[in-house]
Amino acid sequence: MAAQIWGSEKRARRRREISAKIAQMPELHDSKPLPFMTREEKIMESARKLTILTEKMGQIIDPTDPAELYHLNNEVLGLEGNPMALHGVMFIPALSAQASDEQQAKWLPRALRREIIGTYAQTELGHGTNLQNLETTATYDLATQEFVLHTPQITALKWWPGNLGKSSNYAVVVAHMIIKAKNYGPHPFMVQLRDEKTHEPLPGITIGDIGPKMAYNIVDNGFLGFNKYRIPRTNLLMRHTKVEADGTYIKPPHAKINYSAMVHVRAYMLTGQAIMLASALNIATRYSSVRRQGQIDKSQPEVKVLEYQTQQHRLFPSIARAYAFQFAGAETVKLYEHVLKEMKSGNVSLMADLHALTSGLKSVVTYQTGEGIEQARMACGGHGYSMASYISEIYGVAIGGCTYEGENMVMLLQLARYLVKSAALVKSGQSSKLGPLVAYLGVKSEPTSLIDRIPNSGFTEYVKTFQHVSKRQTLKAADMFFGLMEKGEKREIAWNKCSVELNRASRLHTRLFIVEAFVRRVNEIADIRIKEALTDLLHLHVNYELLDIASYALEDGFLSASQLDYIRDQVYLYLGKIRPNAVSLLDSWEFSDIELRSVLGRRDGNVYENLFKWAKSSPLNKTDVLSSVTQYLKPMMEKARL
Ligand SMILES: CCCCCCCCCCCCCCCCCCCCCC(=O)SCCNC(=O)CCNC(=O)[C@H](O)C(C)(C)COP(=O)(O)OP(=O)(O)OC[C@H]1O[C@@H](n2cnc3c(N)ncnc32)[C@H](O)[C@@H]1OP(=O)(O)O
Ligand SMILES: Cc1cc2nc3c(=O)[nH]c(=O)nc-3n(C[C@H](O)[C@H](O)[C@H](O)COP(=O)(O)OP(=O)(O)OC[C@H]3O[C@@H](n4cnc5c(N)ncnc54)[C@H](O)[C@@H]3O)c2cc1C
Repeated sequence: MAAQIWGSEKRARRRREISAKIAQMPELHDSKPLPFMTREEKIMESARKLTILTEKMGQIIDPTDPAELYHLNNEVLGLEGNPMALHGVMFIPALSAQASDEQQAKWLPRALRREIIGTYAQTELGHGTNLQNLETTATYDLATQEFVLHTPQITALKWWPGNLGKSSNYAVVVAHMIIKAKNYGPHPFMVQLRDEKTHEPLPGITIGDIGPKMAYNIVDNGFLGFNKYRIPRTNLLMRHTKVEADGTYIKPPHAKINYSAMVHVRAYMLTGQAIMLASALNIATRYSSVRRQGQIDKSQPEVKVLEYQTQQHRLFPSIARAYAFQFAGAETVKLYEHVLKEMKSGNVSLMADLHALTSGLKSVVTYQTGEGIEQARMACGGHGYSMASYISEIYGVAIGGCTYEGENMVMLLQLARYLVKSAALVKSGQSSKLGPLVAYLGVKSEPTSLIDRIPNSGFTEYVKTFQHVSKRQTLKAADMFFGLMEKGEKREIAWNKCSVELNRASRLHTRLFIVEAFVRRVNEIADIRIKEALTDLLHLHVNYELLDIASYALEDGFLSASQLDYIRDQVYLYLGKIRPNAVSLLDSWEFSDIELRSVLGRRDGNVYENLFKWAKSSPLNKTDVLSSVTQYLKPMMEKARL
């Protein structure tokens, strides 16, 4: 199963080898539990481990393999971030995709050797979503052949970029490029922020940390202001766009090609989210098979809480989602790598498809991951609320994904643009022009679902039902939009009036893709036992998801009330079938105790001993009487007694 999850036998074996090596290297372990550390201590601890990793990485992993890097990162540095999180996730990808060969030769080796630390500085205090209205300017000075970066007002301060505040000395900065008073829109520039020797900010730069966040606090998300700060013309990233010395602008082959670093993270973050969901579920499911509370049969002893149907219903559909996201994420990364290769050689024809797909997936996956993690936390009762479970930290980090790389509603609306265009093709009889991801929009569906009538149809009838509801909602939302415009409404106003319905279409389309990715994977599996276990999970997935969106299929009678009962029964049937495999389905992800950082979810299952030991190690328990008591509470009580 681990081979299915991680992509191959080799990958699963490599993960085990890497975890085993790390287990033997105490210098790479947390020196004390992270929840007992202050933010400053955590940042120090992370930097300590990061520098050891830089020395020893080659002995542990193949540093050119992103999957091994990511695993090493999760084991040693953990999900709260590290001082170079953005360096690997956005700075290097931005340089790789957007810098010319000459620029790459100059900067990439230095970045890869970690001579310099970089980040991606785009979002501002006043604008994150609407990139067209960013306010930082890069004005070309023809006389000196330099760009002058400037922050005209407080809302133009860069705000949020990870590791910008304290760690990075370079950044890819996105600013509006102005040449001879003409604004060419946002473009990426390579900018040195701090002196390479002293790490002091360079003159003209105001920089710092934006303060503590809901989670992810090892990362120093930062602010940055420029006061007429000059950089050479050749610091504009020039793989696709160029500015000649005389100010001549050569436009890129696709208007949005500069957005590629964002698409990179959107594609890669899906499996990251799956890992966080599976981690939380691993903790909650292990704990639920240790925790005994109450009886189902009063004549029997107390049961493990995992025996309760409500507990299974709370956890198992999310287990199925974690697998589904992992499989859909793996497909998306493959597609991304393909499109990136094509893009580098000038073929931009697939960019729109990739953008639509990743926009929808990042939105649905992050939202459902958040839901699943929060349910996992509640499924642990009181102990889930303790940082000993570590689930609240996992939640805090994962839920950030709903906002970063494009706020979810906004990204769903990007996919909706693509769906509406596709609907227009269907309506004008040009269905043959539809791309493969939306080809189903042009296919006539049956009047009713056959879900309960063709028992051995595999998952075909389910896929058809998801296709039906997605198609119907897309065409309905598109009709609503076109109808408003026909009545004379301006395009943008009409769009806003339909946007809830449009986003519903985007969600349904994305959920269909996730189901299909799961089906594709299960169909490929040769090992009969693995196939059987995953088929059960897929049954749960399709039935649970369909029940969740059933109102769309009931509206037009595609599903009947009796079919709904059938689907519900299937959910209960598969909850029971999955129960014996539940812990193994999560243990198969092979997270080490070091990586999980959870006292509640350790492999040994000694929950109560571990919790008591953990509580005793709390800094508050170093003394029996705290100074807050001697200084304030004791005098108060004494005064009251007088
Ligand atoms: C040891 C190290 C380990 C290393 C390990 C290495 C392994 C790696 C492992 C990694 C694990 C992950 C861990 C996570 C950690 C995360 C950390 C946090 C990172 C967070 C970073 C950020 O948070 S960074 C900022 C992101 N900030 C946004 O995300 C802004 C959203 N905002 C927009 O993105 C635009 O604002 C928005 C809406 C598109 C409109 O853009 P706009 O206004 O220019 O365009 P319009 O809406 O007018 O659209 C006009 C037409 O352009 C089309 N189009 C638009 N974009 C397109 C595109 N990209 N491609 C093609 N086409 C595109 C569109 O589809 C329209 O097409 P049409 O006209 O045909 O319909
Ligand atoms: C943990 C974290 C890490 C980050 N790291 C980085 C980084 O490394 N580099 C970087 O540059 N940035 C980073 N960001 C910033 C992030 O990319 C932005 O916060 C994000 O793109 C959302 O933009 P915003 O904050 O402007 O939200 P807003 O756009 O202000 O969103 C507020 C509300 O308005 C709604 N809204 C906005 N526009 C529309 C619209 N057109 N239609 C409908 N609704 C709309 C949204 O849906 C949302 O409900 C990070 C953010 C976080 C939380």
